[in-house]
Amino acid sequence: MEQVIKSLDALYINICVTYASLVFFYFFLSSDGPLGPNSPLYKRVLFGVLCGAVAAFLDRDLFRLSGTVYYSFEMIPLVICVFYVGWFSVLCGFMLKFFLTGMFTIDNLFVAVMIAGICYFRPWRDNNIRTFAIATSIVLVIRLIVSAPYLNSWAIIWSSLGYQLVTLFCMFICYHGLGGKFRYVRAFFREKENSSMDFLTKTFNRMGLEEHLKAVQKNHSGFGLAMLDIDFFKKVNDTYGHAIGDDVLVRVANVARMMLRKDDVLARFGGEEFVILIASGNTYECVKCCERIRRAVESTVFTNADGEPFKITVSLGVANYQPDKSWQENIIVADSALYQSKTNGRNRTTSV
Ligand SMILES: Nc1nc2c(ncn2[C@@H]2O[C@H](COP(=O)(O)OP(=O)(O)OP(=O)(O)O)[C@@H](O)[C@H]2O)c(=O)[nH]1
Repeated sequence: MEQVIKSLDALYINICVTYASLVFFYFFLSSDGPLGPNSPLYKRVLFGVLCGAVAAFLDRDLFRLSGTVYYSFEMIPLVICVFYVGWFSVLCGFMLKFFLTGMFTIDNLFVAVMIAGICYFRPWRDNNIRTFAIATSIVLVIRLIVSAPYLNSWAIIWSSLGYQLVTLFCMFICYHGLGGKFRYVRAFFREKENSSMDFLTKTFNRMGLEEHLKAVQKNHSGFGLAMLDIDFFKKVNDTYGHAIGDDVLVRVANVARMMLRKDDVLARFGGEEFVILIASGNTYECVKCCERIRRAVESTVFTNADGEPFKITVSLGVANYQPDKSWQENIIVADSALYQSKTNGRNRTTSV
């Protein structure tokens, strides 16, 4: 039986491996948004599997108190996984560790009970340092209780306490390290979203539109480009004031959004003008989509500051996107169609 802490070198390597792998994979899986309990399923599975693999790796360096009772760092990646990515991810991780480390062992039963206990409190919903401290303290206390019958000399007691403290230290380093990355990634994506969104209508702005145009152009799939302009919007502002004008912009954006499909993109191009990327290369489909929006706006009742109703209309111009032209040139084509709608009496859709 070992009565001293496993060599410090081994513990140091274990801490480094745990920290580096968790942080690396966290960043890797956060390429298009912070990894978390609502991330796509494959990402949660991947992160869980990684945590399970790290747990199995950490299970090599054991501080043995008896044949079946020992300490290792195995709980660290699994606990971190619960806190940051949730129950499903840790279930995947546990399953991998289960198969890699002898399946129905007392240790795996013990780990399963502790992970299930932590999951019961759903810490991923309110991930904070207090909950983490409580969860880790409970894990350590249970470990000490389970190992109590073997703590029969001061040397073993000190070694056990020392091991628990090193584990605790490592847990907190990983928790803090990942927390820092989590905040950084979240702030980055929030900032990115803000810079590509229109503050008033919560549609994309020009920058967001440009990004989408580049992305859809890469896919080489045909799509329609529509321009939408509110008719006589200056009159709305002049008659009801700018606040109501803003309200009209927001509601038109909402109505248009409701009429679009998941893959379509709505962006405010400036003033009272919107651009719509319609995920269809078929002109008839695109015109149908524009007409749906036009009719929906036409039947929407707006209200002024005194609660009196008024109505507005929109004009649209639509063109098939030409990949050999720049997006600005494509916009000019759609804009010329919009111009025709305006000159032909407004409240209509024209396609070119
Ligand atoms: N309330 C509000 N008004 C805006 C905003 N951006 C632009 N406008 C106003 O939108 C109006 C656009 O007017 P025009 O370009 O003359 O167009 P219009 O009155 O809609 O006429 P047509 O397009 O020819 O039907 C101007 O009065 C701008 O001040 C905004 O963010 N909020």
